[in-house]
Amino acid sequence: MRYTQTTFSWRARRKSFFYAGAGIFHLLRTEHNAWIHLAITILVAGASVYFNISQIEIALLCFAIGLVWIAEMFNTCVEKTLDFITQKRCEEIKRIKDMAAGAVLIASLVAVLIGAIVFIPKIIVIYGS
Ligand SMILES: Nc1ncnc2c1ncn2[C@@H]1O[C@H](COP(=O)(O)OP(=O)(O)OP(=O)(O)O)[C@@H](O)[C@H]1O
Repeated sequence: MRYTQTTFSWRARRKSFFYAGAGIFHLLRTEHNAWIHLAITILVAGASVYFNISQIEIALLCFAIGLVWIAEMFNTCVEKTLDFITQKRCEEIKRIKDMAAGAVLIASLVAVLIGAIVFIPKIIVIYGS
């Protein structure tokens, strides 16, 4: 079976989107961390409506949320690839997995910082007095 295609085809492009969607759906179905990201994403969307935030703030939050989702997906891919290659415990695999998890942590910290910059002033204005 051939996996590479030389001629452009809309059908093949549409299928690629479907495969990507299936990948996201699989992550949502199987990864507990993704459930937490989804809950926080819904919470942030709700807070954005409630506090009536500006367009630039929406853009910043979309960037932050997207960053966390992308980091989580790549982290899961790294973990699953390594587990597929070997189930053996080894120090090098631990280092690689911990670095990939570190990328999620960095993305999450950036997202928390952006969320704090956007929402804390609004919370103070509404509930501070
Ligand atoms: N094959 C392995 N060899 C050595 N260390 C491993 C291996 N697999 C996982 N580890 C390490 O064991 C610790 C726990 O890993 P594990 O994947 O169970 O937890 P986790 O990072 O919380 O994963 P999850 O995202 O699935 O909740 C991590 O430090 C990880 O790097």
